[in-house]
Amino acid sequence: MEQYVIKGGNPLVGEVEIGGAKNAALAILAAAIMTDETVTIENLPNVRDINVLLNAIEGIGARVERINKHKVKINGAFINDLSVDYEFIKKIRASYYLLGALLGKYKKAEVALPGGCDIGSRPIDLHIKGFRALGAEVDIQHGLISAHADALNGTHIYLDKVSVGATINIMMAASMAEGKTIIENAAKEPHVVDVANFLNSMGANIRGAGTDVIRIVGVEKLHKTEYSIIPDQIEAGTFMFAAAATKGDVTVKNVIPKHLEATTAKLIEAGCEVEEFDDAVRVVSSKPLRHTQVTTLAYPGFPTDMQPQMAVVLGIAQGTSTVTESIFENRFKYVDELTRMGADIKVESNIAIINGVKNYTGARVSAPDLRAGAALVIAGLSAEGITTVDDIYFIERGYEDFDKKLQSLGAQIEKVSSEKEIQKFKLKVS
Ligand SMILES: CC(=O)N[C@H]1[C@@H](OP(=O)(O)OP(=O)(O)OC[C@H]2O[C@@H](n3ccc(=O)[nH]c3=O)[C@H](O)[C@@H]2O)O[C@H](CO)[C@@H](O)[C@@H]1O
Ligand SMILES: C=C(OP(=O)(O)O)C(=O)O
Repeated sequence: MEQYVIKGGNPLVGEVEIGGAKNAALAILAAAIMTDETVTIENLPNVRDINVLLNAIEGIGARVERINKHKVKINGAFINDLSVDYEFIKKIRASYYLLGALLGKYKKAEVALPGGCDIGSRPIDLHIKGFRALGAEVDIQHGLISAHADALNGTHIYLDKVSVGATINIMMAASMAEGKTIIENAAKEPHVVDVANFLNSMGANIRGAGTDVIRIVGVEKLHKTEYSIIPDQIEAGTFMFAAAATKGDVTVKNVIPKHLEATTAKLIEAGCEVEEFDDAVRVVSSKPLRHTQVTTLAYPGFPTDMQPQMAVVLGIAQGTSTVTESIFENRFKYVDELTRMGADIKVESNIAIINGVKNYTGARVSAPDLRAGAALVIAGLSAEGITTVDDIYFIERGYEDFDKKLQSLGAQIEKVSSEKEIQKFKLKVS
């Protein structure tokens, strides 16, 4: 089993390139099978979730040609199976997008209930409500969601809760329904907009993505396109927090600064300087970090996928901070691990009360999920001594070359797979 071993204490300095957004790419890959023509997708992140989904897409008969690490061609004309197996997708959440894509195109789909990180109960009732409102019959039996319809008909759907997944899934199915669909209380995340732009480039008619009312006029057919995925705001934010925690000076390149506004605002409150350029942001952390309050919210609020990374920064800020998690009830699993590194954090219901300590001390910790794992790496980079992070396969779900990118900023981090390699690393850095 692979681990990261880290010698903390080096400020991160330099420039880092951000890849394509995992959570946009997953939906876009699923939507790509909605045409029988060839779709080319660029700026694809080379991470585990993407490769799992590409295998699932190949598994139902679509042709997938990997042009290079970040570019793929997909042709959905050869799909011969409308049932997506549990084996392919048990590890990823976004498998549910195949439901909307197949239902829209073929009016029939069967997909195993999705996996993904264990960060809360993660129901999919709103997706199902949307498909039913479009006229589909939806059943869950033996771990499979089956949906079918003679025809999908445009309708008015109000989402009781803001949901990224439900918004995108309904948008995909409605793109090939008859007539007009209106989604109210839609999610406004940048990846919702990216998926709408992608579908529109295939001939769909979607207006209003990025606001809370999305209007879709169904079309009979979608066509080929070439599309480049937006930069990953969560990967970008993770490097921004790593700069903050290590007292560094990092320019994060290939980003859309507007998508990072909530992160930027909180870093400034915590005492960092953040400079914005057209497609880059620079974070300088030269003053003592200060306490602040953070609440996770749907976009444009502070993203839940950045909550653990922010908490790690506040764990070494002066004073008492609070972090309120309002999206997923089980996203504080990193707290026990961070406590082993010297943090002083108490969780009461959905609020973490963080009393800043002077610094973390290296320890052996385990990544409980993707973002919590990245946060523990940040803690290790700022800590005194050696930290080993176990279960890094979670981190590899969503970060491409995380260790190499950090090394390029001066971090002492290595991926190892044995005790012997850990000892070798310790000798090297001592
Ligand atoms: C693959 C992907 O893109 N994952 C992201 C997506 O997850 P995901 O799409 O699963 O998250 P949602 O936006 O749907 O969830 C938001 C909230 O709505 C609730 N809910 C959701 C659907 C539903 O049918 N019923 C319901 O009650 C959820 O439990 C949660 O409390 O958005 C989350 C919120 O930004 C991110 O943390 C995840 O990284
Ligand atoms: C929680 C995440 O992913 P998923 O929804 O796929 O579990 C994430 O990207 O932070």
